[in-house]
Amino acid sequence: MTAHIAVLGGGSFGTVIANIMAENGYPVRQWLRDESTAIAMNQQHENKRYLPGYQLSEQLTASTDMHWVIAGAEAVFVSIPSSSFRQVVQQAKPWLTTEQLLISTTKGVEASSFKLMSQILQEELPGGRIGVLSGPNLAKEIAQGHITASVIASDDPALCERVQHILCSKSFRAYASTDVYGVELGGTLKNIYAIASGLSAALGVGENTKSMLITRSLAEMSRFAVAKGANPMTFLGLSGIGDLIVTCTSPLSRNYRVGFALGQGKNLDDAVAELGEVAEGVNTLKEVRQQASEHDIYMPLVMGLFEVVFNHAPVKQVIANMMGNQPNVDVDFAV
Ligand SMILES: NC(=O)c1ccc[n+]([C@@H]2O[C@H](COP(=O)([O-])OP(=O)(O)OC[C@H]3O[C@@H](n4cnc5c(N)ncnc54)[C@H](O)[C@@H]3O)[C@@H](O)[C@H]2O)c1
Ligand SMILES: O=P(O)(O)OC[C@H](O)CO
Repeated sequence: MTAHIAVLGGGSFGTVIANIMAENGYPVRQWLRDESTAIAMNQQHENKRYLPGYQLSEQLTASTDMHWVIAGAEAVFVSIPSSSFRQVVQQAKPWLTTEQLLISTTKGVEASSFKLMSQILQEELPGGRIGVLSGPNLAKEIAQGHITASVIASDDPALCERVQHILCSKSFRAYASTDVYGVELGGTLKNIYAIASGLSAALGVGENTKSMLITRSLAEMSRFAVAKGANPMTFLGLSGIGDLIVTCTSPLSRNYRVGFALGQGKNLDDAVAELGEVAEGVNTLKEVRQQASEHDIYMPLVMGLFEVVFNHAPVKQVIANMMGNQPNVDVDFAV
Protein backbone atom coordinates (compact mmCIF):
# COMPACT_ATOMS: atom_id res chain seq x y z
CA MET A 1 0.00 0.00 0.00
CA THR A 2 1.32 3.52 -0.86
CA ALA A 3 2.11 5.54 2.27
CA HIS A 4 0.14 8.73 2.46
CA ILE A 5 1.45 12.31 2.28
CA ALA A 6 0.59 14.89 4.93
CA VAL A 7 0.10 18.62 4.41
CA LEU A 8 -0.22 20.97 7.39
CA GLY A 9 -2.18 24.15 6.60
CA GLY A 10 -5.52 24.78 4.94
CA GLY A 11 -4.68 27.94 3.00
CA SER A 12 -4.24 28.45 -0.71
CA PHE A 13 -0.74 27.04 -1.11
CA GLY A 14 -1.25 24.06 1.20
CA THR A 15 -4.35 23.19 -0.78
CA VAL A 16 -2.82 23.36 -4.27
CA ILE A 17 0.25 21.38 -3.22
CA ALA A 18 -1.95 18.76 -1.53
CA ASN A 19 -4.11 18.52 -4.64
CA ILE A 20 -1.18 18.16 -7.08
CA MET A 21 0.06 15.16 -5.10
CA ALA A 22 -3.45 13.70 -4.78
CA GLU A 23 -3.97 14.04 -8.53
CA ASN A 24 -0.65 12.26 -9.00
CA GLY A 25 -2.24 9.27 -7.27
CA TYR A 26 -0.98 9.66 -3.69
CA PRO A 27 -3.39 9.50 -0.78
CA VAL A 28 -3.07 12.93 0.83
CA ARG A 29 -4.23 14.00 4.30
CA GLN A 30 -4.43 17.76 4.87
CA TRP A 31 -4.55 19.15 8.40
CA LEU A 32 -6.45 22.33 9.13
CA ARG A 33 -7.71 23.72 12.38
CA ASP A 34 -11.33 24.46 11.48
CA GLU A 35 -13.66 21.44 11.70
CA SER A 36 -16.47 22.90 9.60
CA THR A 37 -14.03 23.78 6.79
CA ALA A 38 -12.61 20.24 6.84
CA ILE A 39 -16.11 18.73 6.64
CA ALA A 40 -17.10 21.08 3.81
CA MET A 41 -13.89 20.32 1.88
CA ASN A 42 -14.49 16.57 2.13
CA GLN A 43 -18.14 16.85 1.10
CA GLN A 44 -17.74 19.39 -1.70
CA HIS A 45 -14.13 18.66 -2.80
CA GLU A 46 -13.49 22.38 -2.80
CA ASN A 47 -11.71 24.86 -0.49
CA LYS A 48 -14.34 27.58 -0.82
CA ARG A 49 -12.58 30.25 1.21
CA TYR A 50 -9.14 30.14 -0.42
CA LEU A 51 -9.65 28.57 -3.84
CA PRO A 52 -13.31 28.75 -4.84
CA GLY A 53 -14.13 26.78 -7.98
CA TYR A 54 -10.97 24.62 -7.81
CA GLN A 55 -11.98 20.96 -7.91
CA LEU A 56 -10.13 18.84 -5.34
CA SER A 57 -9.23 15.19 -5.89
CA GLU A 58 -11.10 12.47 -4.00
CA GLN A 59 -7.66 11.21 -2.94
CA LEU A 60 -7.38 14.31 -0.73
CA THR A 61 -8.92 14.18 2.75
CA ALA A 62 -9.03 17.19 5.07
CA SER A 63 -8.97 16.63 8.82
CA THR A 64 -8.46 18.45 12.10
CA ASP A 65 -6.91 15.31 13.65
CA MET A 66 -3.19 16.02 13.47
CA HIS A 67 -2.22 12.55 14.70
CA TRP A 68 -4.21 10.87 11.91
CA VAL A 69 -2.74 13.23 9.31
CA ILE A 70 0.92 12.82 10.31
CA ALA A 71 1.38 9.30 11.72
CA GLY A 72 2.70 6.95 9.02
CA ALA A 73 3.06 9.71 6.40
CA GLU A 74 6.02 9.37 4.06
CA ALA A 75 6.39 13.15 3.72
CA VAL A 76 4.99 16.11 5.66
CA PHE A 77 4.65 19.49 3.90
CA VAL A 78 4.32 22.44 6.27
CA SER A 79 2.36 25.31 4.70
CA ILE A 80 1.65 27.51 7.70
CA PRO A 81 2.39 31.27 7.84
CA SER A 82 5.71 32.07 9.53
CA SER A 83 3.93 33.75 12.46
CA SER A 84 2.46 30.36 13.53
CA PHE A 85 5.00 28.00 11.98
CA ARG A 86 6.98 27.06 15.12
CA GLN A 87 3.83 26.68 17.20
CA VAL A 88 2.27 24.27 14.67
CA VAL A 89 5.51 22.28 14.31
CA GLN A 90 5.67 21.98 18.11
CA GLN A 91 2.09 20.73 18.07
CA ALA A 92 3.05 18.18 15.39
CA LYS A 93 6.26 17.01 17.09
CA PRO A 94 4.83 14.05 19.02
CA TRP A 95 4.02 12.30 15.72
CA LEU A 96 6.92 13.42 13.52
CA THR A 97 9.82 11.02 12.99
CA THR A 98 13.34 11.50 11.63
CA GLU A 99 12.52 9.06 8.79
CA GLN A 100 9.78 11.26 7.35
CA LEU A 101 10.59 13.91 4.76
CA LEU A 102 9.76 17.29 6.25
CA ILE A 103 9.31 20.12 3.76
CA SER A 104 8.59 23.78 4.43
CA THR A 105 6.72 25.79 1.80
CA THR A 106 6.65 28.94 3.94
CA LYS A 107 8.33 32.12 2.67
CA GLY A 108 8.89 34.14 5.80
CA VAL A 109 11.10 34.73 8.78
CA GLU A 110 10.46 34.26 12.49
CA ALA A 111 9.93 37.59 14.22
CA SER A 112 12.93 38.70 16.35
CA SER A 113 15.08 35.57 15.88
CA PHE A 114 15.50 36.04 12.11
CA LYS A 115 15.28 32.27 11.71
CA LEU A 116 14.05 30.83 8.44
CA MET A 117 11.57 27.96 8.55
CA SER A 118 14.08 25.18 7.79
CA GLN A 119 16.14 26.41 10.75
CA ILE A 120 13.06 26.13 12.95
CA LEU A 121 12.49 22.59 11.65
CA GLN A 122 16.11 21.69 12.44
CA GLU A 123 15.77 23.08 15.95
CA GLU A 124 12.47 21.36 16.63
CA LEU A 125 13.38 18.06 14.98
CA PRO A 126 17.17 17.52 15.20
CA GLY A 127 18.35 14.87 12.75
CA GLY A 128 15.22 15.26 10.63
CA ARG A 129 15.24 14.99 6.81
CA ILE A 130 14.44 18.59 5.93
CA GLY A 131 13.73 20.38 2.65
CA VAL A 132 12.35 23.66 1.36
CA LEU A 133 10.01 24.17 -1.58
CA SER A 134 10.17 27.65 -3.11
CA GLY A 135 9.72 29.28 -6.50
CA PRO A 136 7.41 31.42 -8.65
CA ASN A 137 4.28 29.65 -7.46
CA LEU A 138 1.16 31.78 -7.29
CA ALA A 139 -1.36 29.32 -5.84
CA LYS A 140 -4.25 30.70 -7.86
CA GLU A 141 -2.38 30.19 -11.14
CA ILE A 142 -1.46 26.63 -10.16
CA ALA A 143 -5.14 26.06 -9.43
CA GLN A 144 -5.96 27.33 -12.93
CA GLY A 145 -3.61 24.71 -14.37
CA HIS A 146 -0.90 27.09 -15.61
CA ILE A 147 2.46 25.42 -16.15
CA THR A 148 4.59 26.13 -13.08
CA ALA A 149 8.05 25.28 -11.77
CA SER A 150 9.49 25.30 -8.28
CA VAL A 151 12.69 24.33 -6.46
CA ILE A 152 13.08 21.63 -3.86
CA ALA A 153 16.20 22.35 -1.82
CA SER A 154 17.80 19.99 0.64
CA ASP A 155 21.21 18.65 1.58
CA ASP A 156 19.60 15.21 1.32
CA PRO A 157 19.64 14.28 -2.41
CA ALA A 158 17.25 11.36 -1.88
CA LEU A 159 14.70 13.79 -0.43
CA CYS A 160 14.95 16.04 -3.49
CA GLU A 161 14.56 13.11 -5.84
CA ARG A 162 11.55 11.75 -3.97
CA VAL A 163 9.81 15.14 -3.77
CA GLN A 164 10.43 15.72 -7.48
CA HIS A 165 8.76 12.38 -8.16
CA ILE A 166 5.79 13.07 -5.89
CA LEU A 167 5.17 16.60 -7.21
CA CYS A 168 5.99 16.55 -10.92
CA SER A 169 2.91 16.45 -13.12
CA LYS A 170 1.91 17.54 -16.61
CA SER A 171 1.77 21.13 -15.40
CA PHE A 172 4.15 21.23 -12.40
CA ARG A 173 7.94 20.76 -12.35
CA ALA A 174 10.28 20.73 -9.36
CA TYR A 175 13.99 21.39 -9.90
CA ALA A 176 16.54 20.38 -7.25
CA SER A 177 19.04 22.46 -5.29
CA THR A 178 21.46 21.80 -2.45
CA ASP A 179 21.43 25.46 -1.35
CA VAL A 180 18.66 25.39 1.26
CA TYR A 181 19.52 28.77 2.79
CA GLY A 182 19.82 30.56 -0.58
CA VAL A 183 16.56 29.13 -1.90
CA GLU A 184 14.68 29.96 1.28
CA LEU A 185 16.19 33.43 1.58
CA GLY A 186 15.19 34.31 -2.01
CA GLY A 187 11.56 33.31 -1.41
CA THR A 188 11.49 35.31 1.79
CA LEU A 189 13.18 38.53 0.64
CA LYS A 190 11.25 38.93 -2.63
CA ASN A 191 8.04 39.63 -0.70
CA ILE A 192 9.47 42.98 0.47
CA TYR A 193 10.10 44.10 -3.09
CA ALA A 194 6.67 42.90 -4.20
CA ILE A 195 5.20 45.42 -1.74
CA ALA A 196 7.42 48.14 -3.25
CA SER A 197 6.40 47.12 -6.77
CA GLY A 198 2.69 47.12 -5.96
CA LEU A 199 3.08 50.53 -4.39
CA SER A 200 4.90 51.94 -7.40
CA ALA A 201 2.32 50.45 -9.79
CA ALA A 202 -0.43 52.28 -7.89
CA LEU A 203 1.54 55.49 -8.38
CA GLY A 204 1.49 54.91 -12.15
CA VAL A 205 5.25 54.57 -12.71
CA GLY A 206 6.61 53.73 -16.18
CA GLU A 207 8.01 50.44 -17.47
CA ASN A 208 11.62 51.71 -17.14
CA THR A 209 10.96 52.35 -13.48
CA LYS A 210 9.39 48.91 -12.94
CA SER A 211 12.38 47.22 -14.56
CA MET A 212 14.83 49.29 -12.54
CA LEU A 213 13.01 48.49 -9.32
CA ILE A 214 13.07 44.72 -9.90
CA THR A 215 16.74 44.74 -10.93
CA ARG A 216 17.89 46.93 -8.05
CA SER A 217 15.81 44.73 -5.73
CA LEU A 218 17.83 41.74 -6.90
CA ALA A 219 21.04 43.71 -6.29
CA GLU A 220 19.88 44.57 -2.77
CA MET A 221 18.78 40.99 -2.03
CA SER A 222 22.16 39.74 -3.24
CA ARG A 223 24.04 42.21 -1.07
CA PHE A 224 22.03 41.01 1.92
CA ALA A 225 22.69 37.36 0.99
CA VAL A 226 26.44 37.93 0.77
CA ALA A 227 26.45 39.71 4.14
CA LYS A 228 24.61 36.71 5.65
CA GLY A 229 27.03 34.19 4.13
CA ALA A 230 24.62 32.95 1.45
CA ASN A 231 25.47 32.30 -2.19
CA PRO A 232 23.92 35.07 -4.35
CA MET A 233 24.25 32.93 -7.48
CA THR A 234 21.26 30.93 -6.25
CA PHE A 235 19.20 34.09 -6.81
CA LEU A 236 19.71 33.62 -10.56
CA GLY A 237 17.36 30.62 -10.40
CA LEU A 238 13.63 30.09 -10.03
CA SER A 239 13.60 30.71 -6.29
CA GLY A 240 15.39 34.06 -6.71
CA ILE A 241 14.83 36.11 -9.85
CA GLY A 242 12.02 33.76 -10.92
CA ASP A 243 9.96 34.40 -7.81
CA LEU A 244 10.96 38.07 -7.71
CA ILE A 245 9.58 38.63 -11.23
CA VAL A 246 6.23 36.96 -10.64
CA THR A 247 5.62 38.50 -7.24
CA CYS A 248 6.65 42.00 -8.35
CA THR A 249 4.46 41.94 -11.46
CA SER A 250 1.28 40.06 -10.60
CA PRO A 251 -1.78 41.50 -8.88
CA LEU A 252 -2.42 37.89 -7.76
CA SER A 253 0.44 38.33 -5.28
CA ARG A 254 -0.85 39.27 -1.84
CA ASN A 255 2.31 41.25 -1.08
CA TYR A 256 1.94 43.21 -4.34
CA ARG A 257 -1.70 43.87 -3.42
CA VAL A 258 -0.76 45.24 0.01
CA GLY A 259 1.72 47.57 -1.71
CA PHE A 260 -0.88 48.63 -4.27
CA ALA A 261 -3.37 49.46 -1.51
CA LEU A 262 -0.71 51.53 0.28
CA GLY A 263 -0.01 53.35 -2.98
CA GLN A 264 -3.71 54.19 -3.19
CA GLY A 265 -3.40 55.90 0.17
CA LYS A 266 -4.75 53.17 2.46
CA ASN A 267 -3.04 52.56 5.76
CA LEU A 268 -1.26 49.29 6.52
CA ASP A 269 -3.90 47.89 8.87
CA ASP A 270 -6.68 48.43 6.33
CA ALA A 271 -4.56 47.04 3.46
CA VAL A 272 -3.80 43.85 5.42
CA ALA A 273 -7.36 43.48 6.73
CA GLU A 274 -8.82 43.86 3.21
CA LEU A 275 -6.49 41.14 1.95
CA GLY A 276 -7.71 38.56 4.51
CA GLU A 277 -4.73 36.30 3.70
CA VAL A 278 -1.11 36.28 4.75
CA ALA A 279 1.32 38.86 3.27
CA GLU A 280 4.65 37.69 4.68
CA GLY A 281 6.53 40.72 3.32
CA VAL A 282 5.18 43.05 6.00
CA ASN A 283 6.94 41.22 8.85
CA THR A 284 9.95 40.41 6.65
CA LEU A 285 10.42 44.12 5.89
CA LYS A 286 10.56 44.92 9.59
CA GLU A 287 13.01 42.11 10.33
CA VAL A 288 15.31 42.75 7.35
CA ARG A 289 15.44 46.47 8.12
CA GLN A 290 16.57 45.56 11.64
CA GLN A 291 19.25 43.20 10.28
CA ALA A 292 20.45 45.80 7.75
CA SER A 293 20.80 48.39 10.52
CA GLU A 294 22.56 46.00 12.91
CA HIS A 295 25.00 44.66 10.31
CA ASP A 296 25.42 47.88 8.33
CA ILE A 297 24.14 46.45 5.03
CA TYR A 298 23.32 49.06 2.37
CA MET A 299 19.62 48.50 1.56
CA PRO A 300 18.07 51.79 0.44
CA LEU A 301 14.87 50.16 -0.87
CA VAL A 302 14.24 48.39 2.43
CA MET A 303 14.99 51.54 4.42
CA GLY A 304 12.77 53.73 2.24
CA LEU A 305 9.89 51.27 2.15
CA PHE A 306 10.04 50.85 5.91
CA GLU A 307 9.62 54.60 6.36
CA VAL A 308 6.59 54.63 4.04
CA VAL A 309 4.92 51.51 5.47
CA PHE A 310 5.56 51.95 9.18
CA ASN A 311 6.31 55.66 9.67
CA HIS A 312 3.87 57.19 7.15
CA ALA A 313 6.70 58.97 5.31
CA PRO A 314 5.47 60.66 2.10
CA VAL A 315 6.39 58.37 -0.82
CA LYS A 316 7.46 61.24 -3.08
CA GLN A 317 9.90 62.49 -0.46
CA VAL A 318 11.35 59.01 0.08
CA ILE A 319 11.83 58.57 -3.68
CA ALA A 320 13.44 62.01 -3.96
CA ASN A 321 15.86 61.09 -1.17
CA MET A 322 16.77 57.83 -2.91
CA MET A 323 17.34 59.63 -6.21
CA GLY A 324 19.84 61.85 -4.38
CA ASN A 325 22.00 58.86 -3.38
CA GLN A 326 25.26 58.32 -5.26
CA PRO A 327 24.65 55.53 -7.83
CA ASN A 328 27.06 52.69 -7.13
CA VAL A 329 28.19 49.78 -9.34
CA ASP A 330 25.59 47.83 -11.32
CA VAL A 331 26.47 44.26 -10.27
CA ASP A 332 28.48 44.31 -7.06
CA PHE A 333 28.83 40.60 -6.36
CA ALA A 334 30.23 39.59 -9.78
CA VAL A 335 32.97 36.96 -9.48
N1 LIG B 1 -0.40 31.40 -1.81
C1 LIG B 1 0.68 31.31 -2.59
O1 LIG B 1 0.62 31.64 -3.79
C2 LIG B 1 1.97 30.80 -2.02
C3 LIG B 1 2.88 30.26 -2.88
C4 LIG B 1 4.08 29.78 -2.38
C5 LIG B 1 4.32 29.88 -1.02
N2 LIG B 1 3.42 30.43 -0.20
C6 LIG B 1 3.76 30.51 1.21
O2 LIG B 1 3.04 29.53 1.92
C7 LIG B 1 2.75 29.97 3.25
C8 LIG B 1 1.28 29.76 3.50
O3 LIG B 1 0.62 30.57 2.57
P1 LIG B 1 -0.85 30.35 2.07
O4 LIG B 1 -0.93 31.01 0.77
O5 LIG B 1 -1.29 28.95 2.14
O6 LIG B 1 -1.57 31.25 3.17
P2 LIG B 1 -3.08 31.56 3.36
O7 LIG B 1 -3.21 32.91 3.93
O8 LIG B 1 -3.82 31.22 2.10
O9 LIG B 1 -3.51 30.48 4.46
C9 LIG B 1 -2.84 30.31 5.65
C10 LIG B 1 -3.44 29.09 6.33
O10 LIG B 1 -2.74 28.86 7.53
C11 LIG B 1 -3.69 28.65 8.55
N3 LIG B 1 -3.14 29.01 9.84
C12 LIG B 1 -2.64 30.18 10.24
N4 LIG B 1 -2.25 30.09 11.52
C13 LIG B 1 -2.50 28.82 11.93
C14 LIG B 1 -2.34 28.12 13.14
N5 LIG B 1 -1.80 28.69 14.22
N6 LIG B 1 -2.72 26.84 13.18
C15 LIG B 1 -3.27 26.25 12.11
N7 LIG B 1 -3.46 26.85 10.93
C16 LIG B 1 -3.07 28.13 10.86
C17 LIG B 1 -4.87 29.52 8.17
O11 LIG B 1 -6.03 29.10 8.82
C18 LIG B 1 -4.92 29.27 6.67
O12 LIG B 1 -5.60 28.08 6.39
C19 LIG B 1 3.19 31.45 3.31
O13 LIG B 1 4.42 31.56 3.96
C20 LIG B 1 3.35 31.83 1.85
O14 LIG B 1 4.37 32.80 1.68
C21 LIG B 1 2.24 30.88 -0.66
O1 LIG C 1 0.85 36.02 -2.82
P1 LIG C 1 2.25 36.23 -2.29
O2 LIG C 1 2.71 37.62 -2.44
O3 LIG C 1 2.41 35.64 -0.92
O4 LIG C 1 3.20 35.37 -3.25
C1 LIG C 1 2.89 34.03 -3.47
C2 LIG C 1 4.10 33.25 -3.92
O5 LIG C 1 5.15 33.39 -3.00
C3 LIG C 1 4.56 33.60 -5.29
O6 LIG C 1 5.59 32.73 -5.66
